[in-house]
Amino acid sequence: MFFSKKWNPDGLHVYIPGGSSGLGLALAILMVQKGAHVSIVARGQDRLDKALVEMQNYRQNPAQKLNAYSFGLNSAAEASKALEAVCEAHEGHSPDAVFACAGASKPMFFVEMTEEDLTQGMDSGYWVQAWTAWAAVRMMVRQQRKGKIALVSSTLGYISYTGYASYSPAKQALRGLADTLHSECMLYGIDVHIFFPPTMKTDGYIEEMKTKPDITTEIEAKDEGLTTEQAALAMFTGIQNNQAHITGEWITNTFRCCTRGAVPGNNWFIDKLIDISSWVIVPIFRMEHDGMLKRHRASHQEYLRSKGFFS
Ligand SMILES: NC(=O)C1=CN([C@@H]2O[C@H](COP(=O)(O)OP(=O)(O)OC[C@H]3O[C@@H](n4cnc5c(N)ncnc54)[C@H](OP(=O)(O)O)[C@@H]3O)[C@@H](O)[C@H]2O)C=CC1
Ligand SMILES: CCCCCCCCCCCCCCCC(=O)[C@@H](N)CO
Repeated sequence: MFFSKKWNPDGLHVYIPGGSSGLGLALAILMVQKGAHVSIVARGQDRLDKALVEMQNYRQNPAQKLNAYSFGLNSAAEASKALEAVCEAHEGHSPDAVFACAGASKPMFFVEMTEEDLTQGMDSGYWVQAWTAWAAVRMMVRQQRKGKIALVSSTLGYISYTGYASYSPAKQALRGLADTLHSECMLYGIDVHIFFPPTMKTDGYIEEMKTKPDITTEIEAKDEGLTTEQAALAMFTGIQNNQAHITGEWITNTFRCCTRGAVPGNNWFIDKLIDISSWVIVPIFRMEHDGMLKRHRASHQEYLRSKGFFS
C-alpha cells in the first residue's frame, strides 16, 4: 500500500535455517545489521561457530540475541526440535520471521542417478525447508502470533535443464508450497514469500561443481550470478516490498514474469512488459541451449561409454 510502513526487522527475532554459510549467512549478517535478534541453525558445528563470531562483528546493540544451534532439518521431528531450541531464548515465542535458506544440490546426468540421489534431491531441496515451514506456521497459529515465512528456491524453481533432475523438481515443489501457503496463511495474517536466486559462489556451489556435468556448466556460463550479499539484499528488499515471488536479477525476473502462475505480481505494468520481452528472449535462450545439447551428443555417448554405462 502507498502509505504502509515497510517491514523493519529491528528488535524482531529472525530465525535463519541454513544460516552458517552462503546466502543464509549473508542474510543473517544483514539482519544483525538491521538490529534483529538472529538465530541460525545448520548441522556442522564448525561453520556455526565461525558464523556466530562473524555475526557478532555487526552487532548494533548489546541487547541483540545472536544464537547458533546444530540440528539437521530433514524431518518433521528435527525441524520441530530446532524451532523449539531457537525459541527458548525468546520466552518460547514463535519467531517474527523464518527465512529458510538450507539446501543443497548434486547435479548429475539423470541416467547416472541412483534411487538415493533422486530421493535425496527431494530431502535436501524440498523437505529441508518444508518441515521448517510446517513447524513454524503451526507454532505461529497455535500462539496466535503473526509473522513472515520466506523460502529459498532457485532460478531452477522456474525452469530447468540437463543435470538438475534431482534438484529442480524439489525447487519447483517449494514454489508450489509457497504459493499454497501464500493463500492459506492469509487466514492467520502470516506473510509468505519465496526467493529465486541465480548462481552464488558459495561453499554449496563449490560442492555442486564436483559432480556438475560440463554441459551444465556451459549452459550456466551466461548467468553472471550474484554475490551472497547482493542476493541477501534482494531477498530482504523483496520481503520488505511484500513480494510473493522475489528475484534478484533480470534473467530470473524474466522467467518469473513468463511463468507467473496466479500469485500477485510485483508490478502490474512492468511485469507485463517483461513478459512480452520474454516472447523474444526465451526462444533465443532456448535455441542456443538446444544447440549446445545437440552438439554435445557425440561426446556424451563417449563419456557414458568411458564410464561403463553400456556394459
Ligand atoms: N549457490 C547457488 O548457486 C544457489 C543456491 N540456491 C539455494 O540457496 C540456498 C543457499 O545456498 P548456498 O548459500 O549456496 O548453500 P551453502 O551450502 O553455502 O549453505 C547451506 C546452508 O544450509 C545448511 N544445511 C544444508 N542442509 C542442511 C540440513 N539437511 N539440515 C540443516 N542444515 C542444512 C548448511 O549447513 P550444514 O551443511 O552444516 O548443515 C549451510 O548452513 C539453498 O537452498 C540452495 O539450494 C539457489 C540458487 C543458486
Ligand atoms: C530451456 C531453456 C534454458 C535456458 C537457460 C538459460 C539460463 C541460464 C541461467 C541459469 C542460472 C541458473 C542458476 C541456478 C543455480 C542453482 O540453483 C544451482 N547452482 C544449484 O545450487
